[in-house]
Amino acid sequence: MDCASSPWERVRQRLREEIGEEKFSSWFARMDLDALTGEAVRLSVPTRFLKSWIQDNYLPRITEIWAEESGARRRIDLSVRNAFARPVALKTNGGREVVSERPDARAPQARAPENRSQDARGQETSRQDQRAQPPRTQEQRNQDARSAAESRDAAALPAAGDVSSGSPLDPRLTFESFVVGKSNSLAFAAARQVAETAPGAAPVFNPLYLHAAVGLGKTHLLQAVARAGAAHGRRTTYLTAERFMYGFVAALKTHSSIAFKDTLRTIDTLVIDDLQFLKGNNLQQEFCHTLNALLDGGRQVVVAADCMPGELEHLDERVRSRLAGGLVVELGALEEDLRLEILKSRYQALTEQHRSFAVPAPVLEFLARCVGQSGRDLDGALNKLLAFNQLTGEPVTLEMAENAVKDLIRPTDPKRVRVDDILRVVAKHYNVTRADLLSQRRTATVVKPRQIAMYLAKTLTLRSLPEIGRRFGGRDHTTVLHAVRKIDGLVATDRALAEEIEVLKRLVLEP
Ligand SMILES: Nc1ncnc2c1ncn2[C@@H]1O[C@H](COP(=O)(O)OP(=O)(O)OP(=O)(O)O)[C@@H](O)[C@H]1O
Repeated sequence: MDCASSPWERVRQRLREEIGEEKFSSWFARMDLDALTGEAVRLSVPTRFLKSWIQDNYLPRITEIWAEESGARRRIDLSVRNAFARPVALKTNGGREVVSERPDARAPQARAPENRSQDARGQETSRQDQRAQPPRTQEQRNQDARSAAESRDAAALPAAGDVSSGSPLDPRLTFESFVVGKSNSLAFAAARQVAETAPGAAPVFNPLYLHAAVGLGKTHLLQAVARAGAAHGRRTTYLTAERFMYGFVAALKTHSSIAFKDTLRTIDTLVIDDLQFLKGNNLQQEFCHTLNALLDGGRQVVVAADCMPGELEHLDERVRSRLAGGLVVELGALEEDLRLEILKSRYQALTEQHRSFAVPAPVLEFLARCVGQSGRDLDGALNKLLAFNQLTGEPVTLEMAENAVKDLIRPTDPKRVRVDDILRVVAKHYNVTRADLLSQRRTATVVKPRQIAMYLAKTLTLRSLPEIGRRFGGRDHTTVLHAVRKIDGLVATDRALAEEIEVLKRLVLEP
């Protein structure tokens, strides 16, 4: 297929023209088209911040432009690319393999059948092989952002009819591929028990609420619950909070909200991922009613979020207390043994596709010891070794690994970061005072360091947005979220800033 004339390419082109090159490259340069079905366009981005930002600000507009450019209205599904689901892409070019521009990009041969998604009832959606590349030409910079914003309101939301069939599942996220260790054994056991309870039997832990910092396996376990639950005959629906919201809004638009609610209430297990993204009063109320109806009707509810139920400050108190009333389990940081086992299982999966890829045991041990805390860091490290190995033909040795993954190495003795340390380091670096950072001053010399400090507080500590807001002079959590998203977007495009932030991180993390 000729990418230059594909609807996806034209959609990108129009977005670029409407919002300008700068914003386009902040928000959309790393957005990929993953699949196209009769009903949906599946797009992915590398981070949750990007996803949330695009979802909040651009999704209706993308839906609209897509309909205009392709002649068919489709639901836009936006997801965060999962490093596990996306092994490093090696594209064949005239018989030679070359690494793709982005380590998370996919090439056809990296997309074996197991990369296809399917929902809990076994419906399959083929992944489209085409992948659009951004045009290389210099684009006209300016745009009509205001008209884009206006037309967002008018844009259609996804059709409601298929929401109850759930968000797509990654077939690789199963109980079998989940590695169990001290930090996640309780969550694993509870999830498994929930999935294996016979349909009609009274739920044991209801709701089951899993929470953890990023990349520690929540989505993996939730998708495993959905898949195994369906295999045990339970009518199971897995929905991201966004999918729930869009489904409900679409149902309201088509006056089918009663049918939508009824459908949701007749299933055996409702699995909701990333609940922290549920927003909007009506939607919350709707979620609350659905939750109550399911729990009161003896149906199983499983929820994951990045914080405790009580910290979901944007949710109604009643919802929080119902969520807290079942079994609340935290998935802790992956301990070294567990990291090693995950690496081994990932390595084994990679060798099925790349038979010549050999990683000696001491290298895996080195990665387990030194690479960052999340499952995504481990995937990223192995993918880097693979890329280096395939590109240079250099065998994987300890020395090569140290070089290849140096940006993923964490300090040997990870210290617990305090917001105070961040304030001190950032204030010193930007030559402002701690009081400036906490003040209400809006001058540029203070605003940017303050936003960077908030970003560091979110990425280096386990504190919630409201907590960070309180530590920054009693600010609202939305201010913190704005700062975090802004810096996250800038880091993606501004290399100098990205490096500056790396330096600050190191200064904060220095023992
Ligand atoms: N115990 C584990 N066993 C196997 N893989 C794991 C485990 N924990 C995490 N992973 C892998 O790490 C990656 C990130 O995990 P996952 O997406 O489930 O994290 P998450 O907690 O949902 O993060 P986020 O809050 O960012 O959505 C995935 O590829 C997942 O398969």
